[in-house]
Amino acid sequence: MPAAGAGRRMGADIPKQYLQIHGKAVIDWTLETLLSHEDIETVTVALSSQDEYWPDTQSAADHRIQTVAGGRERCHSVLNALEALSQENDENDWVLVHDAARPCVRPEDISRLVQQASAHGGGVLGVPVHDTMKRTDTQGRILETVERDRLWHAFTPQMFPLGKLHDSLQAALAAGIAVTDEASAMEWAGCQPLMVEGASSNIKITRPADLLLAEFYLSL
Ligand SMILES: Nc1ccn([C@@H]2O[C@H](COP(=O)(O)OP(=O)(O)OP(=O)(O)O)[C@@H](O)[C@H]2O)c(=O)n1
Ligand SMILES: C[C@](O)(CO)[C@H](O)COP(=O)(O)O
Repeated sequence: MPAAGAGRRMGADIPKQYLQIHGKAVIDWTLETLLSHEDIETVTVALSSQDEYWPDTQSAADHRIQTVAGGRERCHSVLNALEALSQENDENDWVLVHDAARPCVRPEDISRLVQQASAHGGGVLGVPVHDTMKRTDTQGRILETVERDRLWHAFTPQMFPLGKLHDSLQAALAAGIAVTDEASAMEWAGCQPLMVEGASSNIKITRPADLLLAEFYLSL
């Protein structure tokens, strides 16, 4: 679970994964959902070397959690976690990578991802695009309308065999590929992950307005 970000776009005094929602840190909401899922045994959390908040979380005392050092970008944090997992697990074991900043993920969507991705060699939770999509120039002037048929928002968890994901991510980064999610490394390696539709409420807390939305979703 990548949790080593600074949360710059949130503009808060602390990293967004430690902001409180209904009295509980974002990261604790996310970890509680993951660790209460029947298909998830342990979680490896990538933390910033400057992180001073983790020890005060509810999750820090959970023996099912190990922590590793995060990296410069999300992909480096994920690779560090995969390297730690590779020391203790079989390369054919399944791994799910999920953002600490996505606390609203639903257990039933994780179950659907596990069921469908395990039969397909890997998969990603997401939702189809429902709006007309535009690409603009740097001044915001519309250049084109992007064909939205079969266009998806990729979320997390993203689920792949541990060894294949580790090796593909390591090779993609070594080749200078811009890797913003695990599936893009697997695609670069020639795989065709499955998109698995989940709830649009599985938002990534990125900007202040997202926190209000997450508060609503987590009050349901
Ligand atoms: N070097 C990094 C950067 C991000 N993340 C994690 O990856 C997830 C998604 O990244 P993002 O939403 O971009 O988080 P931040 O990088 O913190 O946000 P910003 O870009 O606004 O600083 C978050 O859980 C974040 O903590 C990470 O583990 N290591
Ligand atoms: C991995 C991800 O959550 C997929 O939507 C997203 O790319 C991570 O956010 P970032 O801002 O790209 O780090």
